[in-house]
Amino acid sequence: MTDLTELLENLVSGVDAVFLFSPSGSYYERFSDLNGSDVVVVAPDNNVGASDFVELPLEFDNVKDRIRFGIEGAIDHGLAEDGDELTCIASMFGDGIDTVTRTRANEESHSGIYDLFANSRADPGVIRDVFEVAIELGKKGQKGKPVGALFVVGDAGKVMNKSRPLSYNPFEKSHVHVGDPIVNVMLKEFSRLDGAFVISDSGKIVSAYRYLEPSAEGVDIPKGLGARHMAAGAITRDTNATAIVLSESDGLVRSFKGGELILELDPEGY
Ligand SMILES: Nc1ncnc2c1ncn2[C@@H]1O[C@H](COP(=O)(O)OP(=O)(O)OP(=O)(O)O)[C@@H](O)[C@H]1O
Ligand SMILES: [Mn+2]
Repeated sequence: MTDLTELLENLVSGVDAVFLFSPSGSYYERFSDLNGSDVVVVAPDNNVGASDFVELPLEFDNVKDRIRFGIEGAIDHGLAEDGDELTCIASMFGDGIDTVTRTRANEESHSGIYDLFANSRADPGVIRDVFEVAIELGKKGQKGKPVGALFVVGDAGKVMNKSRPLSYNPFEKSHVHVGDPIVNVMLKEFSRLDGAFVISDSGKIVSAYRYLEPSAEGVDIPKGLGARHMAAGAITRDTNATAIVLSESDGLVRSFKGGELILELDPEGY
C-alpha cells in the first residue's frame, strides 16, 4: 500500500522556506510554529501581520507569474537567496489554498520585473499595461514586421521639458489612458512612427512622437544598443521616469530606471 502523502512529500521536505501567497489569517496562523523552514507571505497587503512579507503591487492572475514575482521580490528583500529550495502555496482557482509547487530561487532567472513594478514612481497597474503593450507588439510586430517602440512612464512634466515634438501630437487634447483597449490599438498603430510616448504616473497618454533630449553624460548602458536605448536610459537618469523599450533589431523588451538597465526579456518567452 502506498500513501499519497508519502508520494507528495518531496514537494515540501527539507525546503529552506515556505511561501504563502495571500493566505487568510487563520491559514497563516497554522504556520506560526513551523519547524525548520522560514515562512514568507506574498500578498497585496500584509493583513496577517507577517514579519517576512513581500508586497504584490498588482494581482497576477497567472499563478506562475505571481510566484516568479514573489520570489524575485523575496530575493530583493533578502528573504531568499540563490539556490534556496522553496515550497510555494497559493490559490489557483480563487477559492482558498489549492496549489503547492516546489521551486528553487534562481539568481540567473532574476529578470528585474519586481524592481520594475514595485519601485517605479508610476502606478504599478500603469507599468503593467504599458509593459503588456510592449510585449504584445514584440510578439506580433506591426503587420508582421518587427517594430520598435519607446515608452517613458511617469514624471511626465519633466520628461516633456527634456524632449521636443517630432510631429503633431495625436494625444494633444485627449484624455485617454493606457489599459483602455482602444488606446492600446492606438499605441501600437503610432509605434510605427519615430520618437517616444510620454505617459503620466496615472497612465494618461501625454504625447506621442517625442524626441528625447536628456543629457547622456554618465549613462552606462550595455554596448551595442543604439540611440533609442541610450535615450531611454538617459531620460530615466535625468527624471524619475521608467522607460520601457521594445527593440526593433533584437526584439527584446528592456526597461531602464535611474539610468540603468533593470530588465531584459524576450517577449516570446513571456
Ligand atoms: N532621442 C530619441 N528620442 C526618441 N526616439 C529616439 C531617439 N533616438 C532614437 N529614437 C528612435 O529610435 C529609432 C531607432 O534608432 P536606433 O536604431 O539608433 O536605436 P536602437 O537603440 O538601435 O533601437 P533598435 O534596437 O530598435 O534598433 C529611431 O528611428 C527613433 O525613432
Ligand atoms: Mn538600431
